[in-house]
Amino acid sequence: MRHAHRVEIVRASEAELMARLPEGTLMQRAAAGLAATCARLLTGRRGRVYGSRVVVLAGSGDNGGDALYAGAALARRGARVTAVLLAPERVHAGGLAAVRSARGRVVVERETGLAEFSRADLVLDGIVGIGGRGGLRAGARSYAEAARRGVVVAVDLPSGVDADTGEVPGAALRADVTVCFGTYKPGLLVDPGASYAGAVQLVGIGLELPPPDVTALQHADVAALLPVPDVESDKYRRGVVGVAAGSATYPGAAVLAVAGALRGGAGAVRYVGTAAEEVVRRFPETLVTEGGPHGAGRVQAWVVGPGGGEGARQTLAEALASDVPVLVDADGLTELGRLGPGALAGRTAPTLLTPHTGEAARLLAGADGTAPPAAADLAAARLATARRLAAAYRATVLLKGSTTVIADPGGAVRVNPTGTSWLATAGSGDVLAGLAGSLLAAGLPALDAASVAAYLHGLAGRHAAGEPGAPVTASWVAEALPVVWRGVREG
Ligand SMILES: NC(=O)C1=CN([C@@H]2O[C@H](COP(=O)(O)OP(=O)(O)OC[C@H]3O[C@@H](n4cnc5c(N)ncnc54)[C@H](OP(=O)(O)O)[C@@H]3O)[C@@H](O)[C@H]2O)[C@@H](O)CC1
Ligand SMILES: [K+]
Repeated sequence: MRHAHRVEIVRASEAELMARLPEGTLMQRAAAGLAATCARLLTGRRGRVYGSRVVVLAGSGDNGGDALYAGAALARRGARVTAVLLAPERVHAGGLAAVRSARGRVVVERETGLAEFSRADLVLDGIVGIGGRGGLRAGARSYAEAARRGVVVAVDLPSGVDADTGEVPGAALRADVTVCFGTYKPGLLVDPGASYAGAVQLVGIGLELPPPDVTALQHADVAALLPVPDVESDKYRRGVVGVAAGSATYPGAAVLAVAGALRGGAGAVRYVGTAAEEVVRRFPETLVTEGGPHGAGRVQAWVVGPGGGEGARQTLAEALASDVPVLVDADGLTELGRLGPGALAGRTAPTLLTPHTGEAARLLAGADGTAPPAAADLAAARLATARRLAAAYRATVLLKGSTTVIADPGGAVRVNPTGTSWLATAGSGDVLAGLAGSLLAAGLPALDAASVAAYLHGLAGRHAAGEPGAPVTASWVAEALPVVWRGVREG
């Protein structure tokens, strides 16, 4: 599991550790890890460190200090290092002295700096780290916009990315690799920030940290959570997931939600709705019941809303009246936005909401009676949006998008690392809803069901799209689920 901590927590842990160590120890640890990664990248690219061109962009804080010490280490191995000082009067003195004593070059003129930047084999972005506020300032911005030839390695965080939120309020440097210290920062795991970070490597510096603010599951975590039948299992013990989806206008949503549900680990899928004929034709293994969720027979979790059309309100009300977990998606969310959080007040079992940002805007408007916020603003502030919704509705929220974020009303937040933009395709959300509902029925808590579903769905999207990637359909994503499920279990 990847753990991320917000800046305030990192600072407190650093202060506590620094008080017990000789001055400069943490920066030396950070710089050594950073230099080792740079040396590996240069060796991979040019065969050796010796003779390579390295540019260090050094801002006015300790982030610049890390970069300068790492640059000095590379200079001692024969790299031709140029340190570009963005704020010469406030540069880290020790780091600068180290570069000078390793015979590195130091420049302060912007034009020279930009020319060096454009032809370097490797650039170290030490403009600003966790001390950054707002978008990059004028002097630094030109580096974000300049053409480049070599690898850009961000020190701790791509400059211009907000460490706590992943928001990018202005210009930011786009890195190929980010070397972060002590812990991941939430902004490295959540878009848009994550898309600036490239491959992220963690260098331990000995921090003792409290529980994380944000986590991201990895293969082993997901493998441990996947439901596996035992010899005693029958379909009811494995869980029956009820799918109330589809309408005369959207029968396909029912088929796709069932397609996801059949591959999510529940022992059976029970369908209620007007698309029974289409569902059974495609998946004869589906149990079909007349009427709505009320009186549909035994299920361990409901999925309501995909393609729900006109009947969505009644279906939602019947499912919410049950005492089993309920996943609300699509038209179900539109109805819930009209009803507001009060509609969930009487629930005794977990509720999982799976909005995209447009639906999230309507849910938020329903929660506080204001006009819906702009979906684009919510997309730029994904962590805050998911947290706000989870708190307002006292429900687990899976906010879909470039980085899917899952927030529990208790405060836990997970981000999904496996997405692909090819998944932005019609019906993809129906498959995800069915899959997550199936995992709920199999007994996973809502946070786990949602984050495992997002993980598998993202992997299935990548698998279906192939490498370097081609358009996928939601049906292919559903069909790829067993392959990625096996892949996760095999590690
Ligand atoms: N503490 C530790 O033990 C360890 C810390 N470590 C390292 O220290 C880093 C944190 O260092 P830090 O606290 O000095 O802040 P840092 O990120 O360099 O930025 C502050 C400077 O940037 C400026 N600035 C702000 N916003 C800006 C913008 N938008 N665009 C441009 N400039 C901007 C701001 O200027 P001011 O606002 O003061 O005018 C200020 O001068 C951390 O990320 C890690 O790399 C490691 O060595 C491990 C041990
Ligand atoms: K940086």
